[in-house]
Amino acid sequence: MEYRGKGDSTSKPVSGLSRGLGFAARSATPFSRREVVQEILKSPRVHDALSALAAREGVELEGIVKRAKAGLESLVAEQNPWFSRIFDRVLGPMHTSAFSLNVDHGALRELEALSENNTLVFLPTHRSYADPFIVTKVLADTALPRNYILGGDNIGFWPMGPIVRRSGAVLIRRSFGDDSVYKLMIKEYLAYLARNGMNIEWYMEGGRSRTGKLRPPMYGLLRYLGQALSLERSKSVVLVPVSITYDQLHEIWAMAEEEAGLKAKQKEGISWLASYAKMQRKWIGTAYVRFGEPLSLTDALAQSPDNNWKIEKVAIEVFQRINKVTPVTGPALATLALLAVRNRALTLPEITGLVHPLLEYARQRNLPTEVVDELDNHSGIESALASLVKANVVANYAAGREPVYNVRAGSHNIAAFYRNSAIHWFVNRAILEVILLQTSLEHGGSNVFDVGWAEAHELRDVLKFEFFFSEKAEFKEEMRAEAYILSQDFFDKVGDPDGCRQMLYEAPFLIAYRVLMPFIEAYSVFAECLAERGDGAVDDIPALLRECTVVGKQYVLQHRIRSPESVSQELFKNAVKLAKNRNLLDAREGVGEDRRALKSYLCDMVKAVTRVEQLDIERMSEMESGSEQ
Ligand SMILES: CCCCCCCCCCCCCCCC(=O)SCCNC(=O)CCNC(=O)[C@H](O)C(C)(C)COP(=O)(O)OP(=O)(O)OC[C@H]1O[C@@H](n2cnc3c(N)ncnc32)[C@H](O)[C@@H]1OP(=O)(O)O
Repeated sequence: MEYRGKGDSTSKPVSGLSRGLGFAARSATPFSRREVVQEILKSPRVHDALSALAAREGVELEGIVKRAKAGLESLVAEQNPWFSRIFDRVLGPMHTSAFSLNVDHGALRELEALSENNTLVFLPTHRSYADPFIVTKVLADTALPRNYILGGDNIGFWPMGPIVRRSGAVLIRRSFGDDSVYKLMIKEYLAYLARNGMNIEWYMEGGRSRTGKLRPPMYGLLRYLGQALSLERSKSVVLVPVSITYDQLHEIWAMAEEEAGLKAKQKEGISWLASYAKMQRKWIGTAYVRFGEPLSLTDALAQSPDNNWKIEKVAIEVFQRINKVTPVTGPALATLALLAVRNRALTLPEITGLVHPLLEYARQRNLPTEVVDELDNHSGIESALASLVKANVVANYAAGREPVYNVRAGSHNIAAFYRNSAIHWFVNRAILEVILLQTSLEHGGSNVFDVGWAEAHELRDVLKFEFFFSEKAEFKEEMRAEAYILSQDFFDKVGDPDGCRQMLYEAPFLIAYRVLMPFIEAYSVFAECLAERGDGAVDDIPALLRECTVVGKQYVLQHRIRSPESVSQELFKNAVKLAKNRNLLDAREGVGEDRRALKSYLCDMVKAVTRVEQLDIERMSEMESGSEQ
């Protein structure tokens, strides 16, 4: 599947001059940007909606129409063959030359067929500025038309803005609060694109992930598209989940510094672009592009149109489908092994000993492991490590008796980013280990099974803003399957605390502390800062987040928390979502008590996860001493 695409989007000839230069476009917008603006504004429906807005806001219709026109002019894109060519041939390579591509071509063939009778909306993961260029390059080698890509207007600077707006990029404000006129124009433009059968693309995470795993989705554009579909008849709209997983990324270093609060994000601009392009010249690995099972938005909404809850479910389903096709990569497994050992350096056989059981587990579960087959042997693991050493993520000390590897000081967040691309595959297993050990210790032989389920659901509920869990009934089935993988005799042994411990002791690997600890620790720092606010309202969320960062840094220095990657704005923000979901942010009687309860639950969870780690250390040292004798 490995190939280096040409990035050529030509197929249907356009003008003679363009043809002479080899220029063409497959889905050039039939009208200019100005004509599209006019067409939308002259629609009686839009006129009525704008009149209603003018009446509601008590202002002249003329002023509202002006705002609508200005909004639309900033939004509407065209697919001019000349500019599309610059996008593909100049901007594209500036972003993508760092990667080889590994693409699921079978899925692309199916999408080509699907595109004939449906409008496709591509919803890729967002890890790099290269993402939209990679998707464009991949689609260019198919019969699929070029997408209209919705992106933040932070990339509207000269010359980027003028080029991308004429090659299909729809630049939107990052946030538009209660600007009803702008929202209406977004909906109408989406309706226009769907009506004309244009394929669309946007990045639901609303920005590049800073942790390497999926961010919670933003729902606005999906909601507006849903509303646009209810406005008129258009082709059926099908959502296409897209996973782009990188072996490694150059820009991760800057993101990690921003995330740890060490550096402000550099504003996108011409000098930023120059340095970014320079960095991207160096090849760094493969980008894997996978397509999840398409999902009909038209069908989903037909059952309950304009329903917020429905939109949320659809978005989460898209993310679950992305997770299902996201491959396990070499760097993900290597960092999963190295981050487990509190910065102790490991020999190659030790790393192999940690990676192989994970590979075996992944194969047992039929996970997408096709890109890590080379890790079956020492040399494959060695080359995965070598690429991490080259990128300064891992240190290799080779002057002693045998080479040893550890995560470089200061590179934990980077290593965690790569580990997190595959972490979702191990979350249920991690929950099983923690709950099994905890309930067997705390509840002896009695009722371990029922208590265990309840505890597993509780932990799932705490982590639901980090991971996209299946619905409760399905989650239970998944946990059952995990239990059988842990031990064929699970349900015979689970009633007996010794049996529970024995199952864990004899498992090929334990993973809970490698997967869950950063999240539980970050949430416990947050819960502590929240609890200190007693019964009062939390009005200043940014101040709370800053406090979490500084307290977290102190705890890392004191080794009171073990994972430096726990000090993450992204994780603290998800903890805010949890607190909001549990009504812990507003002032009310008893809220202080509830906040303290969350803090105490998370402290207990840190201890429970640590117990799994201790058990793992114990059994590994026994195995080592056994093999030495
Ligand atoms: C330097 C350059 C290099 C790279 C050069 C590349 C150039 C090559 C191509 C260019 C393109 C690139 C693309 C890059 C990738 C990005 O740029 S990513 C950043 C931009 N993309 C996005 O933000 C997309 C996702 N964002 C959204 O969907 C956001 O919701 C919006 C539409 C931006 C609005 O955000 P907001 O103003 O914060 O509002 P929000 O709270 O989300 O609420 C909006 C609506 O959603 C509803 N909503 C909120 N929560 C929910 C919920 N749970 N359930 C249902 N509805 C909900 C709200 O009720 C509200 O509805 P209304 O009340 O308006 O009816």
